Amino acid sequence: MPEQRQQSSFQPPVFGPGPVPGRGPGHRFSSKGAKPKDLRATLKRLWEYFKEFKLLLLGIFLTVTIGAILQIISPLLIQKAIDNYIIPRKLSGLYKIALAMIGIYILNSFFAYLQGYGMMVISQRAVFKMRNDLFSKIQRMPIKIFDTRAHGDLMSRLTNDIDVVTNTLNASLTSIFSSMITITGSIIVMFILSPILTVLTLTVVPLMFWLTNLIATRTRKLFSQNQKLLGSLNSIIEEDITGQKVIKVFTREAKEIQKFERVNRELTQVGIRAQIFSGIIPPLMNLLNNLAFIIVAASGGFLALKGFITVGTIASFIQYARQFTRPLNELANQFNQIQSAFAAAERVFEIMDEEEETSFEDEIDLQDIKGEVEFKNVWFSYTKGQPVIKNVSFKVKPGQMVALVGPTGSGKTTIVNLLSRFYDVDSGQILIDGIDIRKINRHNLRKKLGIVLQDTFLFSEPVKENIRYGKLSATDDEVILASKMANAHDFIKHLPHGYNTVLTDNGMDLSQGQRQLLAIARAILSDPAILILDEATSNIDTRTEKLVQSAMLKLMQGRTSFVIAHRLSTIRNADLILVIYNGEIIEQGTHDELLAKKGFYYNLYMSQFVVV
Ligand SMILES: Nc1ncnc2c1ncn2[C@@H]1O[C@H](COP(=O)(O)OP(=O)(O)OP(=O)(O)O)[C@@H](O)[C@H]1O
Repeated sequence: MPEQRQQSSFQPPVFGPGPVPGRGPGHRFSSKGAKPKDLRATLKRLWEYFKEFKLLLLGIFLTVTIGAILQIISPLLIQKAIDNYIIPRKLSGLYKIALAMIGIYILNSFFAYLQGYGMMVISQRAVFKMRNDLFSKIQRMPIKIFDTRAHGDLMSRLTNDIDVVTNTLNASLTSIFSSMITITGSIIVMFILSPILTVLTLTVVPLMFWLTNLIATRTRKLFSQNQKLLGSLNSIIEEDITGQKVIKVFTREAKEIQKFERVNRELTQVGIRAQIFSGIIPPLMNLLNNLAFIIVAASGGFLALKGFITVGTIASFIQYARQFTRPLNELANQFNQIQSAFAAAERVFEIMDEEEETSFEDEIDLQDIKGEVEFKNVWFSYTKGQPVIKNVSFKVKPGQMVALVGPTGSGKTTIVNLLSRFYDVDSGQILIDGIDIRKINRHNLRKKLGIVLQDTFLFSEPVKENIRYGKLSATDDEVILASKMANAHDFIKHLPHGYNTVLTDNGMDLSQGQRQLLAIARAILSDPAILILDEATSNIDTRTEKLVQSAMLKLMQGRTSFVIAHRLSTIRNADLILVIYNGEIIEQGTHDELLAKKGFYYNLYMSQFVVV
């Protein structure tokens, strides 16, 4: 039966590094250059994070207002100094004005320091809360969200996006507010001093807006292209680090370098162009400022000669013209940044709005359970309309061992996913001791389950803490006892620091068999009533395989166990074999019963038997 052999689960290992984090739809690394979709709603939600600091914010804005008013007043003092004291040569009054101006400048610097300090405290606290909220939200999200969202994208929202929000708000909020007051105040005072000069000074403003807009449109495009390319570069780096083994085995290093170089070169070119364009703005603004200066000086001089205004008014006007164009430039610059910050905030809130694992008030907490498991006409689909589990029914008595057998992609993992309530059934029921698992509190249910996967996840923590993960209150002695039962004690003893050896990224410095032994020790410690085991297919030497197998047998004793089975010995010993094909149970029974049937299982067994 060549066809079935090919599909059989008794298969050689598939070489590969496992799922690549960061794959999938919506892979974005930064939100710069993006526009917010619903500004009002985002503002409202952002306010939730800042509102507890409203008194502090009020204080900050008060100092900003006072600072801006002082800024508006100071050119008037210059006018007064020239007209009332310098021209009539009254030195004593000049000193007073000089002192007042020094006072204003010192006070302004002090206010600027206070504002910076206050905003820093507020934004750091807000980011702390936002990060915590997002992280705990991620813990509450159902597995299906992680299936559909790229891991890199989720990580980027937790780090980059939150940083963009707070950094920008920290830097821009006070500056925008102060710019607005300064601009309005300056225009008002300018009008009072000389309407004609004001109108003349303002003639540069449309020119300024037009030119800035012209350049900003170009640079915005270039910057967003830049961010996109940076995203591509990041994803190449991420994939290449995760997929190093595949790259090395297929000796595709040169190809990868070439791919990287291409994107890197493009990024550099776009980066240079973006910087060149945006670099035009400051000198251009300087030019326009000077133009305003010339206009004020020339026409002011003319008006003064004609006796319409005083020399002091010209001097203060020049100051106002400066004072008024600078915040205008700042506002233009900050507009883009603020937009990115709101877009980043929206990306954060989008995750916060994701659905959560639901729980109900009348949920049951299971105490001691016997471990009877029943699937009743269970249907399930990951994608609507495409069922992967079709009308599955079976019953397992407490303490029995069930082997799930079937070709790859037939639905074995999905069945155990449903039992763990990583996903809920579309229709039908899963019962534990006669109770529908949807009525059982999810945490409580999962506490009764022990899961040992082929490739278990280990944290970058000491070995003993990784085992203790199964029961946080376990003593060191209990950890060692569990390790001994799991046949893991011997290899742990020989690690550089024994039980205190800190594992590297996902325990990559251990063999797959050793990782599995740790997972078994962890499960032994958690003492679950129902076990879910995924037998290793590969990468385990015969000696370790024997250790794993005997540890698994010990673990299974007295517990209802579901084994995604790859070994004939396990399958033969199973109390019940479920043969799954295309989401359906096509045969069930014991090894002998199924062999006698001479059906699918018989053929699967024979093809395996022939090869072995
Ligand atoms: N998260 C998911 N989203 C959408 N479809 C999925 C998801 N996980 C699995 N599937 C699909 O569901 C079907 C059953 O997959 P499942 O992982 O249960 O098979 P399996 O029998 O455990 O396979 P294997 O022996 O290769 O581990 C497959 O067609 C698979 O493509």
